[in-house]
Amino acid sequence: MADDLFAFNDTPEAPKPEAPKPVAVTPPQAALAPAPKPAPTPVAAAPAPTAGAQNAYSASSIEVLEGLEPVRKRPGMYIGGTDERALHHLFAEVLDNAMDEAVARHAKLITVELDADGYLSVRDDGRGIPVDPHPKHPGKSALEVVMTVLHSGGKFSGKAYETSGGLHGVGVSVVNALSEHLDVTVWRDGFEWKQSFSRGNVLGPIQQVQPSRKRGTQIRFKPDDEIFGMGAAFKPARLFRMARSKAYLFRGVEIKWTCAPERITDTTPAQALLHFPGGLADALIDRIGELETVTPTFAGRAERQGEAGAFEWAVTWSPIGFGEADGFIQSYCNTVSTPDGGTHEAGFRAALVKGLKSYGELTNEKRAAIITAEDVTANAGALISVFIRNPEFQGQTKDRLSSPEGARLVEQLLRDPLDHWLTESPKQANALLGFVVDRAEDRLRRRKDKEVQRAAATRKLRLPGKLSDCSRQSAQGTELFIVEGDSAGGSAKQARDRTTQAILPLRGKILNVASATADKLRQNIELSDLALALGVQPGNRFNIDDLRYERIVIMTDADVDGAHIAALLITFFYRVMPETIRQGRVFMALPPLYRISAGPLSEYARDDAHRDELLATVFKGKKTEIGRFKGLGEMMASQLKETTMDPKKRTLARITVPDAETSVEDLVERLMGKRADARFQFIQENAQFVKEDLDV
Ligand SMILES: Nc1ncnc2c1ncn2[C@@H]1O[C@H](COP(=O)(O)OP(=O)(O)OP(=O)(O)O)[C@@H](O)[C@H]1O
Ligand SMILES: [Mg+2]
Ligand SMILES: [Mg+2]
Repeated sequence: MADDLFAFNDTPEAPKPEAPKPVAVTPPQAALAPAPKPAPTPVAAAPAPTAGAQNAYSASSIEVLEGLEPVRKRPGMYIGGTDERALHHLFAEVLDNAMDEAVARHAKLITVELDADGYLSVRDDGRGIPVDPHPKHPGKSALEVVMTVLHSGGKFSGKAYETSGGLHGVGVSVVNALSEHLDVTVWRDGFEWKQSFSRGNVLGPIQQVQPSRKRGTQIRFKPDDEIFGMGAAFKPARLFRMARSKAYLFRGVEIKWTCAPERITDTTPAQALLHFPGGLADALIDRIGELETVTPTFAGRAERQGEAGAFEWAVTWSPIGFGEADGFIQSYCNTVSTPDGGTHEAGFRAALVKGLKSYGELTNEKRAAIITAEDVTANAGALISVFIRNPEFQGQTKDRLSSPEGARLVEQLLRDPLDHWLTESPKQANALLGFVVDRAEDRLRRRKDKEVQRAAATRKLRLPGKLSDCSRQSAQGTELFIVEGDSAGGSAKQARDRTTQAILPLRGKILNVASATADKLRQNIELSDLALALGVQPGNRFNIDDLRYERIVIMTDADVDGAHIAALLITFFYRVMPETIRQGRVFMALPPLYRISAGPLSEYARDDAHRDELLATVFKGKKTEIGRFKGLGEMMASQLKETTMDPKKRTLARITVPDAETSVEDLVERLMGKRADARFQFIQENAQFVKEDLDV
C-alpha cells in the first residue's frame, strides 16, 4: 500500500529555516542585525555595488540541485565513485531491495539475468512496489515517487519491513538516475504495470499492461556510459558472487541466475539455481575446501526472543592462513555486505575473546589471560551475519555498520552457544585455546625482541638462536637448509655435514607473503629470522653479496602441507629478494616418498611414478616391501642424509623464473591460489621442470 511509503522530501527533514532569535552578541554592523530577509529572487549574476574581485562569487553562484540531479552530478556520494566497484553497487542496490522482500517473507524466488546487450534484470515474487497514487505527490504513483524522489521508501517506519538492508530510501532512485534506460515492471492488484525511465527522467506515465495474477517487481536497467565511461560493463563473475553470497545469507530464498553466454569470459556458469539450506556453515566449508583447520567449523544461528534480531556465524582457524590472507572476517548486516566491518565484527571479536578466556579460567589454563582479540582473529576465517532493526551504516554504500546495537546483539547471542561449544568438546576447545595462546606468546616475544633490538647500541651481526650454522666462514660451498618444524630440524642437524651445511627450522606458520604488507613482513618472526640467517636485508636494501651461503635449500615434507610451506617460501623469495632466484641460488630438496626393499637391495622413490618405474625395472620379479615416509621427521638421520642432503647422492631442484620476469606475479598467483592440490601439482611440475638444469 502506498501508505507504507513516506516521502521524506515533503517532511521537513532538513533543518527548518528558524525564526530569527535575539542575538546575544550584537554584530558590529547594524545592517547585519537579524531582520526578515527579502524573499529570495533569482539574481542574474548581478555584480554587487561594492566592487572587488570576489564579485563573481555571489548568491547566484549557489546552486540547488533538484530531483535526481545531485546523483548524476556527484555519483560518488551515492555509490562511492564511478569505477567498477561503483558500477556493481547498482546491482547491490536492486538486489538488496529484492532480498528485503524475501527476508520479510514476502518473496521466495529472485531471478537475476544479464542479457547479451548488457541489460541486467532483477525480479522477485514479493509484494510489488505500490502503484497507487501517492497521497503527497498528486498525479504520481508511489512507484514513480520511489524511482524519482530521493529519500522516499517504505523502510523508515518498520511497518512494512522489520529488518531491512534498505533504510535511506535512496538506492533504487540512484540506480534509476545512473541508468541510460530502466524499466520497472510490477505485478500486483490484479495487473501487470510498467513504467520506463531514462537517466532518471520518466519516459511516460505508468501503464497498466494487462491483467495478471502474479506478484512481484522487476527492475531491468543498463548503466549509463556517460557516468561509468564507454564500454563499462557488468562482470558476470562478480554479479554471480554477489548473488551467491545473498543466497548463503538467507535460507528462505532461491536465486535463479542466468547470464548470456557471450558475456562470460571465465568459469562463471550461464545458469544456476542458488539455494543453500546450510547457510553460512556451507559457505565457509565451501570456501576453505580441504584446508587443514585447528577445529571443525563452529557455526550456528541464534535469534533474540521477543523482538526482531538474529545472528548467524561460521568460523574456523587455520594455522597456515586461508590462501589470500592469514585470516578474514566477512560480515553482513541485514544481508548487506559490510567490507569495512563495524560494530558486529567488534562484538564478534569481543565475544570470542571473552568465551576463550573464561574457558581458560574454567580449565585452569593460566596463559589464557594474555590473549587479545588480535590473537583470536588473526588466523580465523569467519562469516558473520546479523539482522537488526534500523541499522546505521556509514554512507549509502553501507561499507561499515555503525549501530552500537550490532555489537550488543552479537555478544549477547554468541555467548551461550560459544560456551556450550567449548565445554562440549574439550579436545577441540583445548586445541583452539593452545593455538591462540601460542599466537599471543608469539606476539609478546616479538614485542620483546623489538625492544631488545632497539636497545642494542651497535648493530653487529645477530643470528637467530635456532639456526645451527655451519663452521666454514666463507659462503663458498655452503648451504642453508630451511626445514619445516623442530623434529625435521633435529633429523637434519644429525644428517648434515657440519662444515658446509646449516639448518634453520621454521616453526608454525609462515606469513602469507603474497598479500602481506611490508610492515607485516617485517614483523613476521619466522621470516625476519630467515633474513637474519641469510645475512641480508629484505626489500630495496638487499644486496646479493651479503648472502652468507652459496645455496638456499627449502626442505619440506613431500605432502600437501609441505608444498604449501614451500610455496610460501618461494613466494617470499620472489617477492622480497628476487635476486636470489634470478641468480639460481634457491633450491628445493626432493625427499623421497617411498623406500622399496627386497632382501639386501633397497632404493628410494621420489613419487608414485618413480616407484612404479623402480618396481618394473630394478625390482622386477622380486618380492618387495614398500614403506612410505610420512615426513622428514620420521626418517632416520642416515636415511635423510643419503636420500636428500648428501651432495654426492641427492637430487636438488633449482627454482627458476620460468619465462620473462613479467610472469612472476602470475606465478605467485598460481602458487598462492586457494586450491592446495593445484599448488602441490604446480610445485611438482616446476620441480621436475628444473631438474634438468641441475648441477648436482
Ligand atoms: N523489489 C521491491 N519490492 C517491493 N518494494 C520495493 C522493491 N524495491 C523497492 N521497493 C520499495 O521502494 C522503496 C525505495 O527503495 P530504495 O532502494 O530507493 O530505498 P530503500 O530500500 O528504502 O533504502 P536504501 O536507500 O537504503 O536502499 C523501498 O523502501 C520499498 O518500499
Ligand atoms: Mg534499497
Ligand atoms: Mg528512493
